[in-house]
Amino acid sequence: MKVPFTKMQGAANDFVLIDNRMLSIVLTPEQAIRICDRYRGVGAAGILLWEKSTTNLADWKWTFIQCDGDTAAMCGNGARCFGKFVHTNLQNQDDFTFETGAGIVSIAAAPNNYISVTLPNPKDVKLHDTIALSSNPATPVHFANTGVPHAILYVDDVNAIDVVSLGREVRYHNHYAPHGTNVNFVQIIGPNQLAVRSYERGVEVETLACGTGVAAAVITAARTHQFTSPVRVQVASGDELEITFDDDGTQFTNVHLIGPAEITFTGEIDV
Ligand SMILES: N[C@H](CCC[C@H](N)C(=O)O)C(=O)O
Repeated sequence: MKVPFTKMQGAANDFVLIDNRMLSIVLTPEQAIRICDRYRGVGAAGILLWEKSTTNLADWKWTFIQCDGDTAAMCGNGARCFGKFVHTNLQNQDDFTFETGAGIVSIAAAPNNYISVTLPNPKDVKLHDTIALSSNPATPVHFANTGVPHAILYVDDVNAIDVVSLGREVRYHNHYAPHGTNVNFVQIIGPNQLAVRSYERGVEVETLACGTGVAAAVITAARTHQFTSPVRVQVASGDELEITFDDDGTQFTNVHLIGPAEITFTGEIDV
């Protein structure tokens, strides 16, 4: 069957979007891997399927499949692309909610054509932990789940880090077994300003941006470096993402990820 798709990117984290409201496509892992393959397919970090909600608590639902063929609970940059995709198809849908594996997420239009995603409230926050890495038997690390799990390592210079080899060592560390973790290297570049490079689970390389990773970095910076909302974050693509949040000193709520989302091209795939 020929299926229309839209290729999108948010801060150069890229996705294939499919309107699956009527089609009811169920992609096998092999099909998803092939579609995401940058040489044999469309090429993307993952696939986002727009589906009907299964509850009356949300407007829509998505299925998010990463380029390794597995589903993941949440994706911040993908959520902004999803927001733009739904709005492009249904002009009245500027603001809406959708079901994800990490709960109901909401989308809102933001200034400059940007899109704001309200991420799930951070959970499992663990500060000042240590793990044994080959470079340092007691490497300081923080952790937060902002929809998906994120390890946070503060470094002096993100550009001096071998993100793939160090990231992979943390991602597969038995400290985070069995599900593993995404890994973010974080540099303080000014008051309420960070630079972040991310190794992503499921993609298994450095991606050019990771929205939930940026949010996890920011909330750890709120505790460890007295950061306050709003925080601006430079990512590997050169784009800047903004995080706003409420913080009562114990709990973070209303964590918003704000940034661009763009359609790059459309086409058809055989499914
Ligand atoms: N790129 C995503 C995260 C995808 C999640 C995934 N890599 C995992 O947890 O397995 C983001 O912008 O938030």
